[in-house]
Amino acid sequence: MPENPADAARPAEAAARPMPSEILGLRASIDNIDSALVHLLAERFKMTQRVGELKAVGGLPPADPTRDRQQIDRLKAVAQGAGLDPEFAEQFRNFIVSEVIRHHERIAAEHAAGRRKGELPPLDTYS
Ligand SMILES: C=C(O[C@@H]1C=C(C(=O)O)C=C[C@H]1O)C(=O)O
Repeated sequence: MPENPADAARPAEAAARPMPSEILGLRASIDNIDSALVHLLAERFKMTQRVGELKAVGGLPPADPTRDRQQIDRLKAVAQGAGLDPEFAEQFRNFIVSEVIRHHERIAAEHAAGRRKGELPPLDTYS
């Protein structure tokens, strides 16, 4: 079994061909963008974690359909202007938010079970 499953489908002569330097340059930028996306997502999850704690303490439900609708409408317009498929933008947003809701439900359950203190820990976005 090859280390990379994609190699299995690639003919040997294609694998031996040198990679054009432009592709290597593009891949370096793709890697930079992927790193930035991971950092941005990590910061976003820190913010949503805090919202989840505040909601649990305040007795608010994890999901907020009004906010969902506003976010989807706004992001689809942003995607349209940026040349990104708006349906993809909506699905990507939904993928992230479904994970956020899962976190919020867990935080609320822990809070209800008394496994979390009533007081909120200080927000530290750089921890
Ligand atoms: C973070 C919140 O909770 C949920 C998650 C959202 C998000 O990840 O952006 C948006 C709305 C809510 O469904 C919020 O209400 O702001």
